[in-house]
Amino acid sequence: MSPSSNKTTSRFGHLPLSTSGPLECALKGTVLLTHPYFNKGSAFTPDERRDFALAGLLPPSVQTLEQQVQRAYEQYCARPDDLAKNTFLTSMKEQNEVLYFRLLHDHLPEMFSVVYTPTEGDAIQNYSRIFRRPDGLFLNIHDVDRVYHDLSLWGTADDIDYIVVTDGEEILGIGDQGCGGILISIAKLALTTLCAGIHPNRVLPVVLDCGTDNEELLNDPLYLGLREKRVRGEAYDNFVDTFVKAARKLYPKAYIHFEDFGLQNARRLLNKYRPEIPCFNDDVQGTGCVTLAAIFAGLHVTKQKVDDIRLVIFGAGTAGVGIADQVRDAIATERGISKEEAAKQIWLIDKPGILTTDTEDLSEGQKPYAKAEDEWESKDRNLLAVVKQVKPNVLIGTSTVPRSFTKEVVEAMASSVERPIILPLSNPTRLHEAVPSDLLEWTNGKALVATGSPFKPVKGPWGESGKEVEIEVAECNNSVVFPGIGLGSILSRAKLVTDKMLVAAVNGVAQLSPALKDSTAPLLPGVDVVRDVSVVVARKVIQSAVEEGVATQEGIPDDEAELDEWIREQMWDPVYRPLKYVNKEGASREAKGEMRVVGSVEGREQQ
Ligand SMILES: NC(=O)c1ccc[n+]([C@@H]2O[C@H](COP(=O)([O-])OP(=O)(O)OC[C@H]3O[C@@H](n4cnc5c(N)ncnc54)[C@H](O)[C@@H]3O)[C@@H](O)[C@H]2O)c1
Ligand SMILES: O=C(O)C[C@H](O)C(=O)O
Ligand SMILES: [Mg+2]
Repeated sequence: MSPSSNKTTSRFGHLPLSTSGPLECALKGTVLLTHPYFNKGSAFTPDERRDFALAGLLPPSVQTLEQQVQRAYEQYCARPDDLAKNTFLTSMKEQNEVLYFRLLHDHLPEMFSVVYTPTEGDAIQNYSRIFRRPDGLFLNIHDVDRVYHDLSLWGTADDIDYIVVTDGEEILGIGDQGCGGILISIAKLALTTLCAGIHPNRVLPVVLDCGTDNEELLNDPLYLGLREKRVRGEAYDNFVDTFVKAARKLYPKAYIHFEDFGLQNARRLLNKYRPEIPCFNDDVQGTGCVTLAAIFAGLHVTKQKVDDIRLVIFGAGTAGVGIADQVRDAIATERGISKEEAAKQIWLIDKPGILTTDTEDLSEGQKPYAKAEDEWESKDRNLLAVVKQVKPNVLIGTSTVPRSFTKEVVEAMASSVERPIILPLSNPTRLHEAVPSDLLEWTNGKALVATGSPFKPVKGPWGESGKEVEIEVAECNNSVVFPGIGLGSILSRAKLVTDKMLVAAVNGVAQLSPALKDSTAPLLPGVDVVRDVSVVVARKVIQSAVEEGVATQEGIPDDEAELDEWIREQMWDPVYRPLKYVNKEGASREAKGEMRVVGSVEGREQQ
């Protein structure tokens, strides 16, 4: 099935991912009203009310989507805090998906932090307490034999484009959240729809429950996941592999996005599957791409080149090393030097301090950056000592250590570079290595700042004039880039996600940086233009996939403007489509409402 309920071929001569026009539906009455994909609530038209046995089930006034958004927004505002707003939105998603996405679409800058980081982190921590209805696919390590079957309930070979999977071990910056991790898979997918128009009925959120090492959860009588320590080693690898193989077999077109896996597994799994399937690790690659785009924008403002990069990364875990790799590869390509040579421009710090060849237990990912022990002058190995010796022009935090970019550290950095680029990226907000107001104050407004979570603009009497100015701080979050990379990969039906496709994505974001035109503007484009950013990123990714010979989709337009149109045409929009009743016999799975909500619809009688 798939977007098949109306097979309108596009003018490009293919079946687009998202279609417009009437939507076939075999559900009626209360079953229809409780189905989030088809439900329109008070917006069902008089004809639909008649054809779908809804007349007595709705108050008589027929309303528009805009009126529904207005009501929903008022209800949203009445919720007392962000977590309550987040759970309100989750309920709305379970009731009426078009309204949910439209509400978010119309209020995106305001609601982004409520459906995503940082509030989603609170929702995940409280998963077993705020739980009302399940959403997503729960697989557990003791039922490996059931993985194929449980996955198969979500559709047939053509039905799924995008899978987000987590094992819940390293969620945002809040660590092991066990099966509550399902909410990060759901949130990342909501973003792919919102930011890149990926069809919400063609995605699959998954949690691989392997137990949890979070004592609080293990001792919580209401915890919903496997109540045991994490299973690791061969059994874990076998579980992940069973999932990946089953997903590939059942949904051969689907792109697999790995999210928030633990340090020991994220990179290892990526290295294992990348050469074989279209997959992506958001924390490694998404973070690397968006951060590199921010650095490029910063260098533009400081009028420096990649040769000038002297990058210190504080917190050399999944994200830190992912960023290092992305920056190193860009330096190597731009300068035409080896990766080893390029790595000399990057210094990593972790718990033991600066990483050197003598540091014990270096991970495989950290090794390329370890500096020769004799290069190190100071006895101190901490951040301050490193900043003093290295004189970096870029400082990045991915450590989860709040306030670790102290005044002393920042002043030391600012004493040797005119405009330090400082990116505290640890989420959620309370874990940021520094807050923008401090960074700007300590540098008299000179720091070029972008943060992992959103911050309000900062006002201060900076610059020559001493007049109060307002500085907008960019959010440097992988959400700027992963939706577009996913969109480009699935539209081109890329067999693999290559390095060049990622570099293309970085260039796509960097060229849209407001700082290119105005050196006081944010380093990265904001959420208000996120769909346009996704189109550009997707275009770059598709062009690169074609050049690399990994695109399998036929009929991709060569012309840039046509390609943009081809992309936009396939993006899903939150608008109601007229419903057309079809008899259940012979109806598609989509029309029968069997995708995504298999458990709750199957077996229920239509009215
Ligand atoms: N903004 C984004 O787009 C984005 C993307 C991914 C991750 N992150 C954030 O980055 C942070 C790290 O995520 P991760 O997945 O890499 O986690 P991780 O656990 O893999 O890495 C954290 C690293 O910091 C190190 N660290 C801890 N305490 C330290 C200290 N006192 N000094 C130096 N190093 C220390 C750890 O040893 C580890 O290597 C999280 O807060 C996460 O939310 C942000
Ligand atoms: O999810 C985010 O906000 C970014 C990133 O993927 C993270 O794990 O922190
Ligand atoms: Mg993440």
